[in-house]
Amino acid sequence: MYTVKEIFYTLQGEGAQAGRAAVFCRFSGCNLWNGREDDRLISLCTFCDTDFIGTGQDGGKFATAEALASRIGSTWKGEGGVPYVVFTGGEPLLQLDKALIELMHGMGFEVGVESNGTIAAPTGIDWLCVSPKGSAKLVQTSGQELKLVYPQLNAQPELFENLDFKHFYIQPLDDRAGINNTQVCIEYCMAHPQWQLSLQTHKLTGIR
Ligand SMILES: C[S@@+](CC[C@H](N)C(=O)[O-])C[C@H]1O[C@@H](n2cnc3c(N)ncnc32)[C@H](O)[C@@H]1O
Ligand SMILES: Nc1nc2[nH]cc(C(=O)O)c2c(=O)[nH]1
Ligand code: SF4
Ligand SMILES: [Mg+2]
Repeated sequence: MYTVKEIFYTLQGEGAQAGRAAVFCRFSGCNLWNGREDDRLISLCTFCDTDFIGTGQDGGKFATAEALASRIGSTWKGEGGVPYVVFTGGEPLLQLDKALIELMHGMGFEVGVESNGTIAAPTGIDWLCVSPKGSAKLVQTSGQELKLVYPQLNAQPELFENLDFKHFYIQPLDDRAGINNTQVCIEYCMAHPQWQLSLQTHKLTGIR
């Protein structure tokens, strides 16, 4: 049984795949925050910008990998190109398994994942983005991109710069001081060119 908050067709907004059409499958639930505002500040992750509680209008419970894969397939609206699904959440690695990945591959999809890195990833993911959270132990130390929300207490970029990733991104923390955070990130990337700036372009463009 998979519990899914929402499934929707959009453009990937962040990281190296920004601008690419994708079906987003947002799983419900996270291991670093229960999603309730009252508990945010006592959680391992305190700055989440996402509602991942329960099942939304475009989500639901899926009894089998086949049923979920089929819904993802029918949500893809592109012609030509390579179909792309991004599994996110919440924390997708609480639910994503090899069976679902293999079904998506069988349907011709490339599989992307957005994870907090606290759970080892199954094999077969085509594009794994790990986004470490300061107070949580990092378990998954390899992948295609490491995307660090910055600035973040207990998660200085230097802690991650030698890990096994192809791309290293700094993404401005979206909070009340959002504009200043962007400037701080720009300055960090200019001083440390191993890191590139990732903007949340879906927020800038007003898409989902
Ligand atoms: C909502 S999370 C879901 C996936 C996974 N739980 C994780 O944290 O990577 C998706 C992406 O949004 C980033 N993110 C969450 N809240 C943010 C915020 N307030 N500002 C900037 N990025 C944020 C996360 O770091 C992650 O890269
Ligand atoms: N367009 C768009 N791009 C995204 N990249 C990562 C997202 C996420 O919430 O995981 C996200 C999202 O929610 N929307
Ligand atoms: S780990 Fe990801 S989904 Fe969980 S609370 Fe943090 S940003 Fe949100
Ligand atoms: Mg998001």
